[in-house]
Amino acid sequence: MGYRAHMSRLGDAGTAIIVHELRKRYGNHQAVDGVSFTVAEGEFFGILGPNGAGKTTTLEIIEGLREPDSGSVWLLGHRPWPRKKHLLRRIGVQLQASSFFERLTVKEQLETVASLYGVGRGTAADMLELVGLTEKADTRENKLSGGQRQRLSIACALAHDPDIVFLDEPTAALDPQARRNLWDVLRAIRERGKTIVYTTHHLDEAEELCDRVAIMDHGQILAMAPPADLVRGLAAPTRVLVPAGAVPLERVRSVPGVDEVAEEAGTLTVSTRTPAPVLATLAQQGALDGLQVRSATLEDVFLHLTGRRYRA
Ligand SMILES: Nc1ncnc2c1ncn2[C@@H]1O[C@H](COP(=O)(O)OP(=O)(O)OP(=O)(O)O)[C@@H](O)[C@H]1O
Repeated sequence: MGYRAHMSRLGDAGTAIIVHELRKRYGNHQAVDGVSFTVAEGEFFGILGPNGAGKTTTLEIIEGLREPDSGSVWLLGHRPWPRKKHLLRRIGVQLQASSFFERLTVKEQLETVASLYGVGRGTAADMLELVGLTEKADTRENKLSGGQRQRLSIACALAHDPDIVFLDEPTAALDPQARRNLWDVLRAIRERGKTIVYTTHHLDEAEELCDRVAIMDHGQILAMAPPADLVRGLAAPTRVLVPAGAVPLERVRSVPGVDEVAEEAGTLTVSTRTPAPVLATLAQQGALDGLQVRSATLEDVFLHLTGRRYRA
């Protein structure tokens, strides 16, 4: 299908990326196997999946770093392969492994990247602020923590103020606190109206951040929608947890709509698709102390789609 046909099907401008039937094989391994999606301008789009799912290959083809075997990509209305200089100015790319200029401070790194794009120093300062590294401006890159280094590498991808930012596993290998700090940075970038396409193998994170996600496995997209829609579509039971002994097992079992009751490791877990009567019963029995309610997550969606547990 041509670009015009795609656009008329989408019926609107405001489309940042169109990917159609993308395929890429390495030897006899089909790394990307017929991937299609579109990303709207300003959207935060996540490509999720376990290691080896084909996320990086897909991203690199869109960025114009790799040639697909077949299929088409339009990036801001242009074909990214072969590489086009004018497109490079409009996209920011953070690769999985970042390399920096040796012995330069944070500020110097950023100003150097900015000057390569012919951008003034003001933008560099602005990006340092955006990623929360202003205080580290005069620190050498090799003295930064893992999380700070990731933020610097994101700032470098943003140094020329691109319209679309590609981030390949920006939170991999970060401890939970650094990961959460980075979420704020990603949200701030999004608030600037940038289109973000990012890959992750952390499903909880994607659920938190993305407008829409594509779940990939074995080179294919298994599902694509806003995270909440995917979870809702699963119609999985809600689990209500209370300390064991808070309420007699039989009393809970007799509540209408209860699928399963299990007692394990000091916790009573009630699975139900209609939590209201369960909660009412617990309230009547004065058993609400220590109550937890857990809904399905993207991990359950993955399990449902693939039949196997997701190991991040
Ligand atoms: N240059 C290459 N040559 C041969 N095989 C490759 C190459 N790059 C990737 N692969 C293989 O293709 C498959 C998809 O890799 P890809 O890096 O796209 O997946 P991914 O979902 O990004 O995984 P990860 O999170 O580990 O990066 C993997 O099995 C990988 O080993």
